[in-house]
Amino acid sequence: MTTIALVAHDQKKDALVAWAKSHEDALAGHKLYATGTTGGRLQAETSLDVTPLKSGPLGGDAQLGAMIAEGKLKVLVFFIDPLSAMPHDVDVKSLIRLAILYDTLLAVNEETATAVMKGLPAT
Ligand SMILES: O=C(CO)COP(=O)(O)O
Repeated sequence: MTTIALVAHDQKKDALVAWAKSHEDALAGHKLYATGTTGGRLQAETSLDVTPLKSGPLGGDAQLGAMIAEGKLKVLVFFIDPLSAMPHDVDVKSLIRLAILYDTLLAVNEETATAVMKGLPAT
């Protein structure tokens, strides 16, 4: 079982939920975390067992960064909105920086997320 975090900015949440639905069987075999609002959507619209953290702008991105630093997160699926300014841009940058630093599997768009899932052991 791999620990996977699912995160999406507001303009990308529909896409992440749709992607999660189409990979529901594969995701179900893993331990799933999400930032707060993303997690709420996933709980409401999929049958996945997702542990929600704080909302991204309120510290959820920072919580995921801490998990990475502690070796507790293997995969980060983060559908980033490239067209909107974020009040918590520093948190987003920090999370991505830590994912790079700790060699975390990092998917920031759908095609990459699909490729990452194909490369994971099933459970
Ligand atoms: O802002 C986010 C990531 O930077 C996502 O947070 P939410 O899932 O709480 O919207």
